[in-house]
Amino acid sequence: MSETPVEQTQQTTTTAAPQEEAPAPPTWSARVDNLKGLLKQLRDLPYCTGITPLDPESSTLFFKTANGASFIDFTDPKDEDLSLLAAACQPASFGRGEEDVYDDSYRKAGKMDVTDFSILFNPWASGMLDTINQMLLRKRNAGNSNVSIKAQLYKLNVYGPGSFFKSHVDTPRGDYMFGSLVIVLPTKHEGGSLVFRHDGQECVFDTAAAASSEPTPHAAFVAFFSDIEHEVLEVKSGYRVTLTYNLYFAVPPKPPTNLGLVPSEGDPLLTLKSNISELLATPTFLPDGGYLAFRLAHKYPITPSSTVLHSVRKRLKGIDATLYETCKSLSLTPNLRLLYRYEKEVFLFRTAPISCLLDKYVDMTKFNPEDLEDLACFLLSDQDQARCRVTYAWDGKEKKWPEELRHIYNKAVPTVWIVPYKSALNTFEQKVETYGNEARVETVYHEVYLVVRLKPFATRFEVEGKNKEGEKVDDEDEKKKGEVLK
Ligand SMILES: O=C(O)CCC(=O)C(=O)O
Ligand SMILES: [Fe+2]
Repeated sequence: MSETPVEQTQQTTTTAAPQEEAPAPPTWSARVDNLKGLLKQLRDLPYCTGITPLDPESSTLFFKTANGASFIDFTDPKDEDLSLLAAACQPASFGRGEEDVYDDSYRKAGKMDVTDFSILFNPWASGMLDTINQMLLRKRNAGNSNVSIKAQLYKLNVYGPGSFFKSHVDTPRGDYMFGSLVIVLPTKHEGGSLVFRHDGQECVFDTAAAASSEPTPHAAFVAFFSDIEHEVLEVKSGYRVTLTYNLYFAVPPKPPTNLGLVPSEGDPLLTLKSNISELLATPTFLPDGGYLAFRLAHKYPITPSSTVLHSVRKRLKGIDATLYETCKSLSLTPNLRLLYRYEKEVFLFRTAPISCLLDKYVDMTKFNPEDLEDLACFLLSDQDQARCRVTYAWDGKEKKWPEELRHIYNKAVPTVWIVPYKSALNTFEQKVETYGNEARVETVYHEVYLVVRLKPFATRFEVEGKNKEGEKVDDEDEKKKGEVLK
């Protein structure tokens, strides 16, 4: 009864204008959809391009020939000199799995190793590396100036008429390599555009047009994340001469800081932080706690014998670095994980798929995936000092686990995938790209996942492991540490 007078008061005070009902707050699933859409909008182009003037002091290329040596001045290259350079090259190979192969249906081009040529032009003297650092790595993290990069000359390539290089990724040469840089020297040619494909998007960069866009001699450059699939289209006429460099984070890179994040007006980044915090503040969202999980937009080089997965946070690229920093700025603890997804034709797992997050590369060939008990032991134990967390996709509905698998599911962490796993693969090995620009070395690209552990809603915002009364609260993840299947 005590509520009646309040209602009456509200009615009397709103007689002047009819009271509009406050809109219901968005549901947790609407907020999740918003966040998914926002991350799509935030995807950056995976490359940056530009042109740079070529001055006469650095534009001469000296190269070995069958009979001695020759040179070309790229401020005024002559056709006969270019064909001499093409003839001095060897056919370019590429990596197919662990083998280096020549196959001119996949790659038709000439290559020259760094031991066989010399040119004074370099990307650091022209300030190009700073531009790449800014445009490719720090576009959204303007204040994060502590990343420095270096470039290492890799090859000279000549693409004559009819040359091309079909879709491939650039083989990672070590954990610190993040990109490739191609300098297209100013020669008259047609075709040879570079095409990028990433996350269902395709972009084309017309390198020939860029290299001839100014009346004075200019080289075109394109820098891109080397885990991105790319292709060189057929050269129709003339010679396309390139210098390729591998781009590395300078060692040791520092982890991203929260200093930056200076989005310009209209940048969807402005809403990323508030979207995440509103989602976490929704009481119906993972009310008993769980993981918020994102597949990172890029793949990262992992050397199974030595990569410390945690250290990959210092080498995050583009939107991945932004997401990591945004989580940190919300006082969340983002962790990087590899994912093992069980996909065998086992009836029960197909109806309720699970995946396992690992904080370290684990050789999956060690256990027998046909044997459920073996799998359960693997998934719920810590293997090779790696921490394994079994997860299932949470959708807000009460789950009834099949009796036979209850011992696994009861320990599984409910997880909301903002960016879901991409490939339905059940071994790490299959995630490796088949075609690279060099035979595969020990280091391979892996999908990496960013996960944030959320406490149950009632204690989600308590600071430093203390509850409202100042009592110490156990961290769920810590409690599970070392827990093995009995
Ligand atoms: O020449 C280009 O534009 C790209 C070449 C390339 O992808 C490579 O050498 O791996
Ligand atoms: Fe490439």
